[in-house]
Amino acid sequence: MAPALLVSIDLATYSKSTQGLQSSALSYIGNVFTNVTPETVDLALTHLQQSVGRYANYLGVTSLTSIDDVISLLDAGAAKVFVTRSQLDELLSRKISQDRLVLALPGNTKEEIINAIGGTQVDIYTHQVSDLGLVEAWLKEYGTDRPDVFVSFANPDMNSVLRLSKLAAIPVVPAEKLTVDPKSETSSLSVAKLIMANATSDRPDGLYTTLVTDERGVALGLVYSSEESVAESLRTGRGVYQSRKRGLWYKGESSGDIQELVSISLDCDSDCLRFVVRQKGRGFCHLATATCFGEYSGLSKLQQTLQSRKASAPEGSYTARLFNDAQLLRAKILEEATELCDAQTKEEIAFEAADLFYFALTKCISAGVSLEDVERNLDAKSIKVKRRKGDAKPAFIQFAPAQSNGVSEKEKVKEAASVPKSKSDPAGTKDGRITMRRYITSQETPETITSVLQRPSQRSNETIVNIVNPIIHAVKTRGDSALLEYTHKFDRATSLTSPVLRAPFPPELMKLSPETQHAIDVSFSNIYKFHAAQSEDKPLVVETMPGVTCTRFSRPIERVGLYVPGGTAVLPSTALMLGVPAMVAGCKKIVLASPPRADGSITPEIVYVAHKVGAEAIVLAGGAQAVAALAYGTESVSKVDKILGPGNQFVTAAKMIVSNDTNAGVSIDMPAGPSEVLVIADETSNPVFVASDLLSQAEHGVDSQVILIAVGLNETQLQAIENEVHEQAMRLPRVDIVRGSIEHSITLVCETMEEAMELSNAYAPEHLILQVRDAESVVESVENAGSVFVGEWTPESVGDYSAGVNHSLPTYGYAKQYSGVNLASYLKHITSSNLTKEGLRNVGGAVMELARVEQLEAHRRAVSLRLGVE
Ligand SMILES: NC(=O)c1ccc[n+]([C@@H]2O[C@H](COP(=O)([O-])OP(=O)(O)OC[C@H]3O[C@@H](n4cnc5c(N)ncnc54)[C@H](O)[C@@H]3O)[C@@H](O)[C@H]2O)c1
Ligand SMILES: N[C@H](CO)Cc1c[nH]c[nH+]1
Ligand SMILES: [Zn+2]
Repeated sequence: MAPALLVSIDLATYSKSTQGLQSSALSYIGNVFTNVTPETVDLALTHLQQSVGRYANYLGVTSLTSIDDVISLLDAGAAKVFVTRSQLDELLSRKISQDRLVLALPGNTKEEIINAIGGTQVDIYTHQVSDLGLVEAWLKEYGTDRPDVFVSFANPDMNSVLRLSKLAAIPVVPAEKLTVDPKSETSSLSVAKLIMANATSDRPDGLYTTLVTDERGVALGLVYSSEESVAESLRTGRGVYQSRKRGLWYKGESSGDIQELVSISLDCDSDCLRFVVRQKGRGFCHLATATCFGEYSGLSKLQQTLQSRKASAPEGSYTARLFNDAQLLRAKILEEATELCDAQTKEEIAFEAADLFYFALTKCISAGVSLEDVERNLDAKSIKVKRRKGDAKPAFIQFAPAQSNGVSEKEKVKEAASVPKSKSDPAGTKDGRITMRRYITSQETPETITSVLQRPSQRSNETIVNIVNPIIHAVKTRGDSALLEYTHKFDRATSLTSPVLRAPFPPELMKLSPETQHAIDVSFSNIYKFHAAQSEDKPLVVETMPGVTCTRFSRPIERVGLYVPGGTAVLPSTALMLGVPAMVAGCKKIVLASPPRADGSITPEIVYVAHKVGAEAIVLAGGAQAVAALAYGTESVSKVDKILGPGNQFVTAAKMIVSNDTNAGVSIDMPAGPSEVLVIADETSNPVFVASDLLSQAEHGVDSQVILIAVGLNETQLQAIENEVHEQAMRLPRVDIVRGSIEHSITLVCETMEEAMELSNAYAPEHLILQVRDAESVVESVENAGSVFVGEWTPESVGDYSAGVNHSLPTYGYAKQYSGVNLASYLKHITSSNLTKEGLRNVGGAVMELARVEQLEAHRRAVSLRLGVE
């Protein structure tokens, strides 16, 4: 909407002027006109910075002001800039919207004015007009289709300004000529009079309908105004209205619930005034509610609550905690932002966005920033002309393609946000090179070393559990239909109608190239050999005393469920690692589960492995839903006794939850999460090999971590490895993932092998690679590791696929207490005792005495009655 009046000010002198309309009142009518010269551009930019979002600025510029300066002024928030003809053409050719430009013309001859209006559709500004008749004539000629016309006078007076307003041109009046005090000297123009001259009243009492709103536009109530009440409002800077019964009404005078005036404007057809106010006290309504339509709702209500909590939060309230714990608030904002990114359905998105708004507003309120400030900022941004490209910051780029079926966005964003970077270096890089951060252990405290060795932060348990629990419950109670729903949602396999593929598997579903089939067969055979060798050929039998024989024998776990990950990469090798030992152990029922591809099919390599290990079925599902189906069974998935296999945080959490449910009757192998490797290198190691091993695990996912411990390497040797890491990484198809994982990967430089092993044992890596002199002798010092790779000819990837060892290994440091998957993972050990009469005589005394100590008489008698003793 066009402004009713422009107040022209001289930037250089205005703030010091005591004449005319003061700056406190400027914003009440909301439109300021300023002349800008090359000398005052900076002043104008500062003025815009302070006022943009509070009122509209119209800037006239001289022909000497450069085009770039004009663009800067527009970009800084000027509503419109008044330019010369040549500037106008140039700016339009640069695609600046004509709505933001006004053609400025001297307009004292009819020809000049007619030419200008006839030739353009942009708004016109003509200044120093002395002949009002001229303006009247051209406005009549061009009627309502003309562009808006702004006119400044050589000598404005109330009559000419009013006449001009009625002609629907926009008067430009110097601030010193205006006053908000109707009783001031007569030569000043009353702002109230100028505003009200344009207003119309359709009421018999001649009052003006007035809508009162807060700064966010929320209606507080309806009142009436007169020219006198508007003048009083402008003079006092308060909400003043005209009561139909009591005359002038200074809102809040008796109740104390006063209003600060923010602005006064007219609606589109000038028959309704709008007062924007800052309401103080209990609210606007006489019933002491925020508005005459009841209390606030939505964001306004949230803001009200947070502001009152900030003033006096109940001790122990969650909001009070957030106000006092910046770290917690930061973590919650990051968490909610990523949950919003992960949300899929309308309900989820609304739910997560509401959470994010809550925490974001808490941050604002704690810093004294209001919703109004935020909205002013949004408005200011909306009129910028130089748009930023809008690309994500480098740290977040690697996460851009939404991974609906695997990697946790939250986790990645947390990581990205937690590592301080220089402005120009994307994640995982330094000076543009893919580089691991380097620490010299002798120069750091043990605390620093422990902290840099931390695995990339995981989603809080609570959050993951909150996501996973409902999934488990749904599958447990609704079976197949819930299982399919989640597969449609997370794996996009919307055409899938049955969640299980049963053996015998059709040959067309496991067609492989001869090379792939051969590779699987070779790996199968090696894994088989190594795991078969782990079996005990006969039970363990020990006679502990004459006639007392103790035996231990093993039995296979009857039904096993094997989880094969398929989120960021499909891993048929994991099917081998889990399936072959199950087969060797003699498990009667082997069921695989793996997320299907988007078309509902399963990778032929996995089907082939399932066939080779004698699996009875493949569950076409991933994540927590697959784990729940295996644990509880569904109409088509048969329940298992143990679930094995690695996976992301949802899989790991679901495994933990079902194994804790005594009704499920299911156990698990171990927590096996994002892949990790620790390489120990000394001066004998080959930088090419070292780098290749580090990268082989870094490429698994951005949540992987790789560590290099360099023993006694000098700068040249360290740089040789770093060069290799960069060069090799740049040639990898998954270089973006590598950048992500390298960002939280480090090199530790230490002096001795002893120190290196101490660090490694404390870290307890999933994979430990020893590329050092006499590597075999170092194995003795290994206390904690999932699997060890000895010497320069043993890359970790041989263990991942084909050497024979298992690659399903404990991560997160769990190598301190868990073994990787092995034959025993599929077996139970049962013990038996077998005593002769003599044996019972030999051991019976001890039994009876201990039963007596424990006061368990029946235990004691089970022996004494047999032996016929008391
Ligand atoms: N430690 C080991 O022995 C070992 C071995 C192989 C792989 N790994 C690791 O296993 C992991 C495999 O993870 P992955 O993600 O690639 O595959 P995955 O199969 O473990 O997870 C994919 C599933 O996660 C679920 N999911 C994804 N986003 C979800 C969300 N927002 N809410 C609920 N569920 C969601 C979906 O159901 C999807 O099917 C990797 O970190 C890899 O490094 C570890
Ligand atoms: N290195 C992974 C275990 O952390 C296993 C794997 C499968 N494929 C390739 N690698
Ligand atoms: Zn691997």
